[in-house]
Amino acid sequence: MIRSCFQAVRTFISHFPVTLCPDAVSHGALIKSTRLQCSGHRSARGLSMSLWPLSANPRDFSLPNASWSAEMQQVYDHYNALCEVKTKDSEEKGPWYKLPSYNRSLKHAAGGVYLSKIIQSKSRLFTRSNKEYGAAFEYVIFMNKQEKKCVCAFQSGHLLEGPPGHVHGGAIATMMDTVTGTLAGYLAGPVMTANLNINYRSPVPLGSVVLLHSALDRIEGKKIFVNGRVTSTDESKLHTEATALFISVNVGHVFGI
Ligand SMILES: CCCCCCCC/C=C\CCCCCCCC(=O)SCCNC(=O)CCNC(=O)[C@H](O)C(C)(C)COP(=O)(O)OP(=O)(O)OC[C@H]1O[C@@H](n2cnc3c(N)ncnc32)[C@H](O)[C@@H]1OP(=O)(O)O
Repeated sequence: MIRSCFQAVRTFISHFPVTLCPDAVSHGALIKSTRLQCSGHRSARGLSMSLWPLSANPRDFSLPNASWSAEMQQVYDHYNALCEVKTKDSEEKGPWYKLPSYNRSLKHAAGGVYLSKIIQSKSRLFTRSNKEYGAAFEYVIFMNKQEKKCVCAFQSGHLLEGPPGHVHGGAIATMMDTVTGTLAGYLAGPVMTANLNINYRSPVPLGSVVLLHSALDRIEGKKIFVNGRVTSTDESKLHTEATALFISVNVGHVFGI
């Protein structure tokens, strides 16, 4: 046990900077698991759930579950159909990748599943800290690397209420930070939010499904400028607009050392 922990730490330290650079992420573990999910969510769910929690494969929180409304499932199916497909003889690269989503961002790094049991083992990613399906943040992010943009389908749960019957502005900000930050991290490696500027245009009904769209504006050295929007799933209604600045950081900064 102790030996395997040390091995995990060694693997992690030797891989972390590499796995968090976008190309390594997109061509490494991230895509490996994305291929699994894009090949059909029903079988992927069966596979990941049957092995979890004993396997090194962490639970992917962005796979469909019983709490998802028909609308949420419809959006998932739409983008999932546009994801890369692995055929018998070749790989057809679609423009979209479904990102897996774990309850600790550490788990995206090689060896991170083991390390997460050692380092602050009770810590959880804020948006994935509630285990009850559908109670809080249900979401899935699809990344389009070619166009440097992503789309997130978000279904708000009853624990996210702000004004009666509507989603709390802080919960919307959390999702905006998550989606814009995931895009920035995917394109530029480890980042932290320096600035997040939000305009709330119309309230989001609690329990509804909305889309969060995010796109890269520009990269200037360490600075990654990203924009974001929340709309209805048919994009006819604008709920929220945002701009965000992320700064590339080294791994030590992420861990506070
Ligand atoms: C990785 C790939 C993954 C892909 C797969 C997906 C995995 C997804 C997994 C899970 C998803 C989760 C996603 C969640 C995302 C959430 C992220 C957060 O919430 S982070 C927590 C909140 N943020 C903080 O706590 C930061 C606190 N602030 C700091 O640590 C520093 O201030 C920092 C890092 C932001 C900047 O510090 P410095 O020392 O590195 O940089 P300096 O030298 O100060 O600034 C660099 C440049 O940036 C400008 N700058 C800095 N802060 C600015 C600001 N607030 N506004 C405007 N400009 C600013 C400066 O003026 C400077 O510009 P000039 O180079 O001179 O042109």
